[in-house]
Amino acid sequence: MKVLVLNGPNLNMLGKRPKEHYGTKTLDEINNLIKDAAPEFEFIFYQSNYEGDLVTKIQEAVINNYDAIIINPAAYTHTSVAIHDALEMFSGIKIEVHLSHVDDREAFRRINYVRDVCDETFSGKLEGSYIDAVMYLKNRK
Ligand SMILES: O=C1C[C@@](O)(C(=O)O)C[C@@H](O)[C@@H]1O
Repeated sequence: MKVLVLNGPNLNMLGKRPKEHYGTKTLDEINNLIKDAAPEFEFIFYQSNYEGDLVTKIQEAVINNYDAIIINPAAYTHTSVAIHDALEMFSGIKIEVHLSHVDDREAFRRINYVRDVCDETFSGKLEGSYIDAVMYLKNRK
């Protein structure tokens, strides 16, 4: 299974962000946990602070027929029609992930442009949300 793991703005700074929401692990540490959870999968890891870069990566997943996308769009979750539209094109499995409980925080974080084009959401379990996404893929395989 070929899986794109896409992370949006400021997630390259994990380890320095508020620990009560995002925990203490760096993005590299989380990516290693993901690899360890499913050594049989082929993961493509990508992080960007730019909306268009994330859209381009999703388009690559469409063109190259990847099997799944695990995406934490970070702040773009709450603003990006472009990421919504790109995900809509992808016919594989799409999983939205958040470290924090996005629905239990500020009202603006309850605005969500990606959920309705994803198959499943895991949030509020820190790095465990990503691992839950990998387990979901293992069970669907
Ligand atoms: O940067 C982020 C990270 C986040 O997606 C999370 O993983 O909890 C939640 C978003 O609201 C926030 O902008």
